Amino acid sequence: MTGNAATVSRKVAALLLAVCVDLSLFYAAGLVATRSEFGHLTRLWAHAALRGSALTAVTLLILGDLDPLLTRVIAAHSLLPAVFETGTDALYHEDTERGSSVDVRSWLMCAGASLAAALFWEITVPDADDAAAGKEKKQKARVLFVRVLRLYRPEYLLLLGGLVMLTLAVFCEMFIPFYTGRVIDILGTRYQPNEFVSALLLMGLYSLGSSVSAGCRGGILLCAISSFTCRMKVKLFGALTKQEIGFFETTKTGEITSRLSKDTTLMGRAVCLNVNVLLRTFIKTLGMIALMMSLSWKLTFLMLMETPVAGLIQNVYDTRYQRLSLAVQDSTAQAAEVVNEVVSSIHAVRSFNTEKHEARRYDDCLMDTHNLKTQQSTLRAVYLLARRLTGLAMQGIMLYYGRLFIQSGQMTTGNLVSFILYQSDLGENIRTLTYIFGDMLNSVGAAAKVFEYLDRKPEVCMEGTLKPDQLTGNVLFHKVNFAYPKHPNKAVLQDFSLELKSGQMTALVGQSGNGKSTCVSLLERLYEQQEGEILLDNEPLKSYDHRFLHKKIAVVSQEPVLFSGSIRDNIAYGLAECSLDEIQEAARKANAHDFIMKLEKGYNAEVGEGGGHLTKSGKQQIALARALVRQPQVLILDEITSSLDMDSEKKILQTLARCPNQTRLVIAHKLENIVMADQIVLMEDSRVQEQGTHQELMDMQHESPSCRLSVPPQNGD
Ligand SMILES: Nc1ncnc2c1ncn2[C@@H]1O[C@H](COP(=O)(O)OP(=O)(O)OP(=O)(O)O)[C@@H](O)[C@H]1O
Repeated sequence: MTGNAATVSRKVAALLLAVCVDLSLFYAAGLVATRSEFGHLTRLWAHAALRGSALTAVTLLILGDLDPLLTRVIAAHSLLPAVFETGTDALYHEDTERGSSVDVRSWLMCAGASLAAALFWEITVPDADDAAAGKEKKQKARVLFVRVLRLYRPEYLLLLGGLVMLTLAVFCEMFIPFYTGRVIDILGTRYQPNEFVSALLLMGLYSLGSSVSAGCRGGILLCAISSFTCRMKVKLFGALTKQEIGFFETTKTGEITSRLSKDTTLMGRAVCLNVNVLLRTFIKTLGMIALMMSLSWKLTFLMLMETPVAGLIQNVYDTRYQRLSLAVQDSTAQAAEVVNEVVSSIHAVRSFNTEKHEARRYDDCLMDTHNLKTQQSTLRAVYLLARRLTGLAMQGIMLYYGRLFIQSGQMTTGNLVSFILYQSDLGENIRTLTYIFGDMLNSVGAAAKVFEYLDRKPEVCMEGTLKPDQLTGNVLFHKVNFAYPKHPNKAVLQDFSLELKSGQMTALVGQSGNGKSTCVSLLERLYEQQEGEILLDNEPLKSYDHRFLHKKIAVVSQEPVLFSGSIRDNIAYGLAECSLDEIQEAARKANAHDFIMKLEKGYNAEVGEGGGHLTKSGKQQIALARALVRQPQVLILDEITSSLDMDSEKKILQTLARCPNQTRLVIAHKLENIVMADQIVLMEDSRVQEQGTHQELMDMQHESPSCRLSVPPQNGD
């Protein structure tokens, strides 16, 4: 016998033995009941304990262990009669004697109910291996949910108003079916005009109250959501702008904008609206159950038996439908990808004559989507059918018992009508509750994404506080190692050491890609070096106040960025107080004043988007003026002279030469521009290869012809 077959036969044997033992105990209990001295409930609970122990013993004996599903079935099956009897006794002081009737139908009913309950639990609540992961996920979702609610604090007053309106609306809604039933009763029995009019009036009042409060509730909540979303967007935007440059290089722009626009909205809407729907449905469900109980508790219990079945159907449907929806999304994206690919490589498609092949590929993708959508529609049809059938079956059962209760005088026709009206609403409410709870946990996913950015600590910290009154401007790179976040394994600077002295001009030269601009980026603190230190006046750069540092270190880059606005705005960019005189002074130094004055509006002339109205040289001069107006202690020019005309270039270099107290770093390709530098630094293979004055390097070249720097001879050399 194979292992599988042995397991199956052991399970069948355990089942048969358990059924026999349980049925024997069930009939024995009936026998004891007639002769027992004990109270009805005591006997029932003792019997439940005995059945539970016997079934557990049988299962353990034959199967060796008890899995959670079996434990739940045994517990539900043994305890059901005792719980039912105790409940009805406590609530209604009635003894149904259901638990003691020795009828195999009672036994079958209990067994069926406990099996259905255990199955419902099994499908809706994850168990075994999934339990830990599922539990953790739910726990996380709960924490996020509470955090979103806390963030709603400034809107609490609005939310409170919404809650009051919601309760009012639900309260009014609940009484409408009740008064509908009353009107029918009044019409059906002896007609009393006063009672009829007052019932009608109350029904109208409740309907009006429900509509007005529902409208107010919607308006107030939308207002709260809009204010919350706006606040979140500003908060998230603030957090984003503080992130280091590496973050923007490694994160897709689409992802950032999607979080800013979509996820913040989803987070506000989903949580607030879901809570609204959840509360409304929950309060309504409880209220309706209470009203239905008052109409007929027996019919209510009967109707509630549909709940696990409806919940089960809904849960199975939601899980499968979501899975199919994801598959449809993927397959649609694949089809779009094919189109993208073909359109962007249409030349290749045409020259290889693969139009038909590509059309077939597209057709295949569309067919996949079509098949998935058909599955989705079939699932929906089956779900609707199952839902209608259970609803119809339940209505049939209720009408049957309702008729019996009316005949026996336990309820009136109006009560039955009210009951049926409640029942159809209740089914919908229970489905909403099952759906909304899952959806609420899912929607918190959007909040998780927003919080991920909100909580992200920038890798380049901006919390330095140092703002000395005097800054000399000595810069020291000490054994710096650096790789860009995008390529963490590719070292751009290795063991890089360099000193930039105050009052001196240093020229950084080397082949393209050797890391010259990277040094500038590190000085600007756009990135953080992985190892080593960068000191400014013997203090690490990161200890300086962010604002202070960027006023004291100014950079003019190869491709300067200008913002739409006037020339004046662009020069004074980021400075709260900056007079026109200061601006003009800086523009003169940058050799920009003359060309600005020739413009029709002078300093108020618009530069256009990205400085589009200016020439490349003009843009560069404005950018230089913007750097100079800050009176920086460290001035960095990253290959700016390449786009300047000869005249400007000469004048700017003369200006630079007249800054005896500033630290100047020039990255240049035109060699005549570096001859005047106090020190020339050659970078190669991510480190400093040679350095010295022009003369020293020339001497070195004479002594050792392998010297890599081809320093141009000075005039007359
Ligand atoms: N943001 C970035 N992310 C990843 N790699 C980068 C980044 N910027 C530059 N690099 C790489 O780092 C290396 C050094 O670049 P860097 O711009 O510092 O060199 P450079 O000497 O200034 O060259 P150039 O004279 O062409 O500007 C190059 O290989 C470059 O491809």
